[in-house]
Amino acid sequence: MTTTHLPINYQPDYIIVGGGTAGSVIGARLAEYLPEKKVLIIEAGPSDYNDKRVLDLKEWLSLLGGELDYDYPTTEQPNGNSHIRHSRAKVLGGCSSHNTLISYRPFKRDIDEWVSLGAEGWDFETVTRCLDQLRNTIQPVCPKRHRNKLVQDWVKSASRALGVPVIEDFNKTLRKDGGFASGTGFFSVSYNPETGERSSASVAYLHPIISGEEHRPNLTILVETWVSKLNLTTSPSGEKSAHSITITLKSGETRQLSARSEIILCGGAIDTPKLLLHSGIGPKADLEKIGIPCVHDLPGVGENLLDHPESIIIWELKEPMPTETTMHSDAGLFVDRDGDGIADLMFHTYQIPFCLNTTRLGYPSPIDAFCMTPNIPRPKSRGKLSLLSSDPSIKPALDFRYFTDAANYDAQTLVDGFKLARKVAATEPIASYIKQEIAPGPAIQSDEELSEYGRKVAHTVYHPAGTTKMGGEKDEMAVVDGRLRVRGLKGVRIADAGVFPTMVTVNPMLTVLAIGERAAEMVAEETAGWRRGTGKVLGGRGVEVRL
Ligand SMILES: Cc1cc2nc3c(=O)[nH]c(=O)nc-3n(C[C@H](O)[C@H](O)[C@H](O)COP(=O)(O)OP(=O)(O)OC[C@H]3O[C@@H](n4cnc5c(N)ncnc54)[C@H](O)[C@@H]3O)c2cc1C
Repeated sequence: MTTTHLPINYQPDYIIVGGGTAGSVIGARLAEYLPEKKVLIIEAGPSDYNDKRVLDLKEWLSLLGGELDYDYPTTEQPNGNSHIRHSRAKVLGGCSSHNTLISYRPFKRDIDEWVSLGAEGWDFETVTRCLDQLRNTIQPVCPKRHRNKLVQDWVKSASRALGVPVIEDFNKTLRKDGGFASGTGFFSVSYNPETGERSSASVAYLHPIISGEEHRPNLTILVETWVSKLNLTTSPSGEKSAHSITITLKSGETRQLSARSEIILCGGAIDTPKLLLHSGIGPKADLEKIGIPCVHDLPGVGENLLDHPESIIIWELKEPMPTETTMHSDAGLFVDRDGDGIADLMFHTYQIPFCLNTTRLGYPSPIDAFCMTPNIPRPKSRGKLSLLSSDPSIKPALDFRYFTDAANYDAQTLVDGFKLARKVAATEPIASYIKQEIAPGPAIQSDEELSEYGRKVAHTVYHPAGTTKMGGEKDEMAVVDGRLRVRGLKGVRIADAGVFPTMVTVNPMLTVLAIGERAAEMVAEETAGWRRGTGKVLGGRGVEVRL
């Protein structure tokens, strides 16, 4: 079912550029919804089917920086850490094939904000329906197999120290209440608790097709093929459309391929704007500066670069960490500092010594360690992605402008986080496990010192988003409209993390999967004869449910 060859006269109805998190959903759903239409997914990386390196969730760290990673650097960050590398997966399933699969439904407030910014049609009810349709197996970390005693005790200490409730199933709470102010507990994770294998976008949506369990002869998955250009045509009346792309197959052969109906770009928040810019679609002045002729002036491409930065506090343990775990980051904590009813500070735990950035500054690396990571759920700083050259082999410049917001909100969030983390660590039962604080260390106490340390060792949790944002007609920086159509171009949509108008409060993967679900519906809705609710939708856990 996956292939590296394409018959010369093959013409699909729909081309999906990128078989990643959203792309896998869209490909599988379109093939299901429109059995008469030919659907083609083009993925730059290889298939993940039967690839144990990818499928074993616990091994995620070994994939970073390796052959399946685009591994993007960041530009100099005067207020932050210039050494951050942004992992982006080059494999079927995209980042859902090498991430940690922590799974949160977005908060209602996040989605309401999108609507208020012009994302028409993305009301919370619609997004909730799409989330309910997800086929991934999502559940809290398995109590029997993967919750260790130390992390269970940390949850108790976090709850006691900060007076926050223990939440058994974050997604149940989010489904019921649309958000929460504070809480701690084990994460929900998209995985198979029996085998520890991923329930990535490709596992949940494409593997049943690849294995033949689901019959979709109208879907072709072309792997190890790079899409280098989106080709525009202009009609005599001046209408621009994009129905063709330039591809390079695994064999090295380059050719043009056109879609009868449309092209859906799902390359992710870095590679989709990169492809647009190399195709001459983006801010005119920027493109001309590097010698790319601008064929469609779209000032928002690459702007509004968002992320969830976080920092780290590391303790040495008296004893080795117990071994039960899903992927070494099993639990978290949310705090509402300003008391407005919605969490504004988050922590992941790391059950391994995550010392990458602290050792660079001379801190020791303990063998037995536990970490908390103050994370900024709704950061205020905004960055920009741009090209450095017209040469496509040169990686784009990712300037996240970390910690540059005028009110110093982002840096202060880290400072507040360190203080709360120390409170948790001083509270039993976790206090008894701890030998000493390694980084920043007890000598670092003032807000200024904590801020300086926190920003220098800050890392990313790999959530870039927003670079082709969705918005209303009046927002000239919007790249797509509420139906995900690229502004001013016919025949092309974008559906990936790039369309986020603002960052969601939580880890974004479920929101990206929901975008995939909704995008497939939108495309099908515009096809004669298809109406939502008339067919069956394969719902959660592969069970057939009738809408
Ligand atoms: C290490 C890591 C850990 C993370 N942990 C979590 C987590 O625990 N929870 C969470 O919610 N989120 C997490 N995230 C973020 C989350 O995985 C991403 O936000 C999400 O998967 C992005 O999905 P996407 O569809 O936008 O892009 P991707 O999943 O990146 O898909 C893009 C696909 O397009 C392909 N592609 C790109 N350009 C081209 C081209 N020109 N031609 C052909 N193919 C192309 C790529 O190879 C890739 O497969 C993590 C991310 C990383 C990297």
